[in-house]
Amino acid sequence: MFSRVVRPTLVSAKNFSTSKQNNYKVAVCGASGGIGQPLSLLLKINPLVSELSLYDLVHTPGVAADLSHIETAAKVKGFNGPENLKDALRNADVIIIPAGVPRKPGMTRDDLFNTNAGIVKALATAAAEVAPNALIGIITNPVNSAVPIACEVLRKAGKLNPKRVFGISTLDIVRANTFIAEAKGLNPKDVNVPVIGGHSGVTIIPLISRSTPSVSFPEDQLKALTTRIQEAGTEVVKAKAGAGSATLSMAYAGARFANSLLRGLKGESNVIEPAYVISDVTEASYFSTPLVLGKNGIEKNLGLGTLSDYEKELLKAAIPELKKNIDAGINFANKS
Ligand SMILES: NC(=O)C1=CN([C@@H]2O[C@H](COP(=O)(O)OP(=O)(O)OC[C@H]3O[C@@H](n4cnc5c(N)ncnc54)[C@H](O)[C@@H]3O)[C@@H](O)[C@H]2O)C=CC1
Ligand SMILES: O=C([O-])CC(=O)C(=O)O
Repeated sequence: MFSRVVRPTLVSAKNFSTSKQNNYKVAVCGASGGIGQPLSLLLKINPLVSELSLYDLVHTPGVAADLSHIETAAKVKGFNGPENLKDALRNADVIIIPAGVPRKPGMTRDDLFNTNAGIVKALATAAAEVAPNALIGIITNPVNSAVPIACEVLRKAGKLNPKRVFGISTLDIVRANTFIAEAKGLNPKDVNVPVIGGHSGVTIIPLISRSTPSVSFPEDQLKALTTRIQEAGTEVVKAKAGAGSATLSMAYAGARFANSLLRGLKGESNVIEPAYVISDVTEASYFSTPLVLGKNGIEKNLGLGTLSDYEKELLKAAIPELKKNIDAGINFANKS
């Protein structure tokens, strides 16, 4: 169900680079960071990108100069510092935001709120002014609160289009596909596991009952796999031992999601990706479910679908935590 166009693009970037469809401006905010740099590399070799605008507080001239030597059509420009933010975002078709601090061992994603909430607010404020029609994909944690912050900022500016703002939860799907494939001895490229809910701990709800190909596990293994998918970010934080959180796998996931947004913009049919968006599917006002992406962002929310009894329990546990995270984001945006 979920397309993996990024990987074939990687191996044949040069051949694709003269495609007529190289006509989208993509901006990356936080482009010099652990995620930002490899994500910008993957976007530079995406044939749908004609202009790559790299924004950060530091180092963008160097990152842009480096990437600009790659033999693909996308023109790369670096924008350093808040005084250049609006120029970076102006008329962007897609804005991807991996700006902000990552976790260290012992921290939760919510512990990042105090630092990252203000960063997301500033970026959304600029986007509202100079790129009101952009599709915005937010990577910054805590995603569960960061997306409501961005949406409230846009709403207050009169620029909110709920079909155009996304929390990028793709890494949860990428991990679920990988872990289920490992457990069953399958090639990960053939496995698709929907993951719904939010992007932290119990709010991450893998729908292993809806995996394609269909798989089944004894109860203890199903629970262990579910917990591993929910805690996979922490697995990386621990392994990096103070040097940050997932960057390379997130860059892959962010590039996959951005590619899906661009394919939707281009008018490709049947582009489906889950993402964390304004939603009326559950009691939580933001929720990730599979979405059909198109020229205007979300064409259709495919909803929850059928859940197993175990997945219904996971959903029940997720909702109160999600609501708390969403309220924190909305309150921050409205009081500051
Ligand atoms: N959604 C997801 O699945 C995932 C989310 N993340 C989150 O992504 C964020 C970034 O992680 P890393 O790249 O590892 O961190 P990093 O520290 O390596 O890079 C962050 C970059 O953001 C820049 N930055 C800080 N304030 C900024 C501002 N006001 N405007 C523009 N840029 C600014 C920094 O200069 C730095 O270059 C973190 O919040 C992390 O928790 C990480 C992995 C997965
Ligand atoms: O765990 C973290 O802090 C980073 C993240 O969101 C992930 O890897 O899923």
